[in-house]
Amino acid sequence: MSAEEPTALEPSEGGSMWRLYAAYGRENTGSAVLGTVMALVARGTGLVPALLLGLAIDAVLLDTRPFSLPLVPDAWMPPAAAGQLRVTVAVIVGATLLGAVASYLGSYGWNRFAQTVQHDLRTDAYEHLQAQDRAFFDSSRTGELLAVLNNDVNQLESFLTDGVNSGLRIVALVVGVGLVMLALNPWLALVSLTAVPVLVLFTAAFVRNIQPKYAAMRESVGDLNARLENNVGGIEVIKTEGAETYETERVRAASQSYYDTNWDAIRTRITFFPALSLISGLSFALTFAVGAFWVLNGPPTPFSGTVTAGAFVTFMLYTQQFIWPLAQFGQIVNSYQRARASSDRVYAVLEAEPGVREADEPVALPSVAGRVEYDDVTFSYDPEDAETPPVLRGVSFEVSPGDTVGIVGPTGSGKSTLVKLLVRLYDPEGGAVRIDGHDVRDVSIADLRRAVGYVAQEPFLFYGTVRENIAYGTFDADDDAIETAAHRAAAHEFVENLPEGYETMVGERGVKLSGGQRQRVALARTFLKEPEILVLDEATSHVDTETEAIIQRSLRDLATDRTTVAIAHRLSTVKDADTVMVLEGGRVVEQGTHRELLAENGLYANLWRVQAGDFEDLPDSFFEAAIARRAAIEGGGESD
Ligand SMILES: Nc1ncnc2c1ncn2[C@@H]1O[C@H](COP(=O)(O)OP(=O)(O)OP(=O)(O)O)[C@@H](O)[C@H]1O
Repeated sequence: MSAEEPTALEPSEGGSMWRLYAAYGRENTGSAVLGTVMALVARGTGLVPALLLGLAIDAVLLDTRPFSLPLVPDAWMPPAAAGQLRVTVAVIVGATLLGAVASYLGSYGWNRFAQTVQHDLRTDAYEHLQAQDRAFFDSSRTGELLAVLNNDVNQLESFLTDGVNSGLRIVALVVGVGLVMLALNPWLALVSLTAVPVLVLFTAAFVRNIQPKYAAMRESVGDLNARLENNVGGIEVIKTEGAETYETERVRAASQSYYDTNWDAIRTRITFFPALSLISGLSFALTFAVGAFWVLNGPPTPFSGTVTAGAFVTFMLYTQQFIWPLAQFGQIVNSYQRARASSDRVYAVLEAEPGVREADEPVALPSVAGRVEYDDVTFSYDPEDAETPPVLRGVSFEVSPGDTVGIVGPTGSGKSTLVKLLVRLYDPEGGAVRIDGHDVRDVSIADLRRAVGYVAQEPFLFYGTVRENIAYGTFDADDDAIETAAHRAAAHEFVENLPEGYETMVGERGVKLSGGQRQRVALARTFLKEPEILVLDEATSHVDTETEAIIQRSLRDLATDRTTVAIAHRLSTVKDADTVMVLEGGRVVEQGTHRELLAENGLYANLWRVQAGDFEDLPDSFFEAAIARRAAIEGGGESD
């Protein structure tokens, strides 16, 4: 899919990020409150040492004012200097200890809150994603969906821990320091605080400047990842085509583009901190110059009042304390913007409505007789595309319980699509598919999927053992049942010969097994499930003739007394079916038993001749139709 094509995942700007946090953090509000209160306490205690130092300098060392502490009666204060110094040290140590505990509890509360939000949000988003229908996944990019569940959810978490938490600390610090300084000496406080608006304006300008650079960087890292992912996936083609140099060059180009955009952002970023140092240094120097002059000579014009040596030291320490946290402000704004964009993408997943949905009052089907009925079924993958004809058009047929129907037809005629409607991977646009007289859209989805065993054309195995893959869906099956199923799918012998037997890891997507072996493991899965209705989408397409014969025998056994819908390219596999349906261009063009269809001497009879290698007897019209069909399929147009 090209980057320009619309995807199923359109970011939704409808929901507020804060609502997301509130919804997923609801059960953990206690942690957030603990985090907030403790962060404030930690900052509050951080103000104490500088204040005490100033007091000790004035009251103990210089003896210019009485030793008294706010909220503590003066009568409790020791009269001698030594005692006063001991109190000073004790209060500083006490405040530092309290600050350490509060800081731990603050981080504990916020991290706990953020991790719970992350965990619940990811699980919930996954559940929503899983509930989407096939059409949603058809038009989504895998990397994009994974990025929502990983990066975007992480982004929302990191804004909570780093953004909100640091933001709170900064506000507490700046407000606390500002208030104490204003109380000590409003004029000198104004001198120190002039740095605040300068820092805020400077940071805002920095954020505005670096934003587009970060965006370019993210785009180039996305391109680089996509290239790497593609190349690792296509490594076999790269090697067999001898395209290593070509691919190395393409990776080099993508990496270079990442290098360039990253370097551009780095250049801006590394000027930020030295510039901040400069502003804070200037502010420090200004406060020092004004304060020192004031201590020595009294208030410089236009100021009034006194500044003691102790208050001066307190001021200098505070000025240093609040500049650096302000520097984090830029990161917080940045993290906020990223979290906002992430929340839009997470909302897109949470708000996506699947087209295939459970009925409001689903019909329970605890047991199924197995009558299958297609009634005038029409289906398009993209109903809005008026130019492409529907993939299925007015398809009607019935299968009695226990019967086998074979579906044959040229490639692209709609065979796989037809059976996918039975398990509701998609819903028809017109008409209905019924099981035992119930429209499948009215039946409980869980009951429907339990009743129908579906072996796909390209069976998918999960990363895990052979045993786990066979028992997938029948999770409570015991070892005997699993082995019996493997026997019936002609898989037991090869599984026994694997290094670890049933415990052998099959690799990602089952890559360590051959196509035929994968197919037999998937068949064993269906044998184990014992469904009432069996859907086989070319279940023997990957196996050799001998194995096919063995599987066919097993399938006949499985199909006995079970409604079976079997798609086959090799017509011999449906020769004994009760009915064979021939599809062409999404329509049923012939229908009957093998013998009847041969006698009819139409498309089926011709396909049969092809497979028998009997080309001489094929009429020219067959070749003309085949060529026209190929042209239509490859050109994406109508096939008849
Ligand atoms: N997910 C999809 N999105 C859009 N179009 C699709 C999708 N799957 C199949 N099609 C189109 O629908 C048509 C029928 O495909 P389908 O897989 O049902 O054919 P088939 O008869 O099973 O073919 P084959 O014998 O090659 O497996 C084809 O033109 C195909 O390109």
